[in-house]
Amino acid sequence: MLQVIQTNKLTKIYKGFDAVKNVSLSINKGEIYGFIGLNGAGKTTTIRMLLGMIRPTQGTSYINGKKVNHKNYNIWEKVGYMVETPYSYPELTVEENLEVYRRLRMVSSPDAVLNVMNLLNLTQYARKKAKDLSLGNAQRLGIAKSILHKPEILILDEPVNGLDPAGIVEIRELLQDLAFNQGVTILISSHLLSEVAKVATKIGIIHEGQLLQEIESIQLNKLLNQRLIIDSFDNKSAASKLSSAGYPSWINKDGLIETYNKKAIEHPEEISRLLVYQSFPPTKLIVEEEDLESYFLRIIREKGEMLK
Ligand SMILES: Nc1ncnc2c1ncn2[C@@H]1O[C@H](COP(=O)(O)OP(=O)(O)OP(=O)(O)O)[C@@H](O)[C@H]1O
Repeated sequence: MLQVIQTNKLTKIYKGFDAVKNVSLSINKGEIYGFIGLNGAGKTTTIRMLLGMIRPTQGTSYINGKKVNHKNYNIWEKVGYMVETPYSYPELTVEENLEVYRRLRMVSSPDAVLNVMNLLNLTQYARKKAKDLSLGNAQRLGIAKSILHKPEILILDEPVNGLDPAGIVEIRELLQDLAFNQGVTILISSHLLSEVAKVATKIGIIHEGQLLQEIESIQLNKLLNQRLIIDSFDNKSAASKLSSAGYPSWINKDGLIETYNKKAIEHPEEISRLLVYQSFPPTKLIVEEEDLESYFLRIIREKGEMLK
């Protein structure tokens, strides 16, 4: 299969700090690759290196098999990208901004601007100055610019930042249409871990500059574990008591105690007894399948620890 985007051991070191370390990605034609990680994990730095915006300390990138360097500038004709908060001319309207971009990208059809505004639901804001747009609509304008010239490869750094839930669904559907119906290869990064899993065909988890795991999205459901969720009037102390008793536990994103310990899951009554004995009677005790967000956080916790 044709590898459209490839990075080979990309590394960026800032004054002795490894922002990105040996990241090797390979993305096939028509794939939507979700590059996920917490804030500061190294997503933007990797994407900037891939796009040739910053020089890697080590490693190389390839687009359509061609090395990313100043000589191969023509590789960018087929690439659309948006990195971090997109820049637009603040005093120009949405339409004027897109018109400037159409000319820069040498797109001959004047309809291209109207079409892309339509696609991104920007038509009603056509005459609004870029500086007056909401964050979500500024983001839409950034995405519109990235796809105006109908690229074969689309690289979007945090594209759903600032969008409301309905906007997130719209962008998800747009990306799926581009990939599945038009064969566009997409790399999309996000710190919204489970959101990206809904659109990606393959997921790469980055943490502290290192690629921890790559997963085919269709495999995801098989990887979800059972977990025991506990609530009490003092979860921090109760989790610490459970951990000392041999049931490694922590506080999850909802403020509840969470454990993946097999014995605890098979015998929640033991956990209940232990907590009552320790004067932290549980007010809630449920065994359930972990959700995607929790799965990604678990991988980051477990594999991240192993790398230290
Ligand atoms: N120019 C720079 N000089 C020094 N450190 C930097 C520089 N750029 C990024 N970093 C550091 O490198 C690490 C990775 O940053 P990066 O922006 O790539 O993360 P990210 O995954 O994109 O995060 P976010 O989701 O918050 O955008 C961070 O610790 C950041 O502070």
